Amino acid sequence: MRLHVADHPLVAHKLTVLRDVHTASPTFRLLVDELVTLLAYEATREVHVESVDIVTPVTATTGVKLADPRPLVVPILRAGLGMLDGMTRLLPTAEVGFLGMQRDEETLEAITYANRLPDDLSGRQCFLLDPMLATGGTLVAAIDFLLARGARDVTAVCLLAAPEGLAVVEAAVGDRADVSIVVAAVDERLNDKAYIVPGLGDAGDRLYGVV
Ligand SMILES: O=P(O)(O)OC[C@H]1O[C@H](OP(=O)(O)OP(=O)(O)O)[C@H](O)[C@@H]1O
Ligand SMILES: O=c1cc[nH]c(=O)[nH]1
Ligand SMILES: [Mg+2]
Repeated sequence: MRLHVADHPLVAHKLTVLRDVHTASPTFRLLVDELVTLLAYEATREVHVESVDIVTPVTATTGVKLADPRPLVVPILRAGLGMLDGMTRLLPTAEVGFLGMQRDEETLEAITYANRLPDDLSGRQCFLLDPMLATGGTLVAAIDFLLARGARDVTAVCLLAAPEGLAVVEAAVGDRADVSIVVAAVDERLNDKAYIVPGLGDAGDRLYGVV
């Protein structure tokens, strides 16, 4: 598993405002969107391209275009939905699949309530979107759905990750697939309710629930 932590003052600035308990939903949504676009630039660094011949107003030349099959982008509902527009802004031709997953706050088990993915993902580059990687249970379950359909190249784009969750994902994936995780920051730890510390609270609530 590869981990890329964005190291950029704009990312750090936006993340600080995002963490602030006084930042209300409208601003929170806007900042998530902006942050994802910055992370998407890193997450797509190895997106497959193929050469293409074009003619400029001056001469014929060779460039590149996104290769087939086109990438698949999968937001993990609810909170991951807030990251979709920021990602597809950079990958407008990507196909979009959906996973609806909710962590049981008692058992911390990830429960899947929606699954709309293409049947065959062999040869597809897949991008999972979820702002929070806490215990890692949700991301492991989501990666397993993709691998079961033949995917072997998965990049998760997250805003915050806990060290505990990263270790869980790494152990669960092993050498079954090429998995990368791109995050804005790796935080200190999980608290006794498995929330990320310092974190930003419940990302789904802050995006779509209580203001
Ligand atoms: O790493 P884990 O311990 O599994 O926790 C992370 C998950 O928790 C949050 O979703 P939540 O269950 O709150 O659902 P929501 O997006 O509907 O709020 C978050 O968006 C992740 O999906
Ligand atoms: O800190 C956390 C942990 C899980 N889910 C969240 O939204 N936030
Ligand atoms: Mg939530």
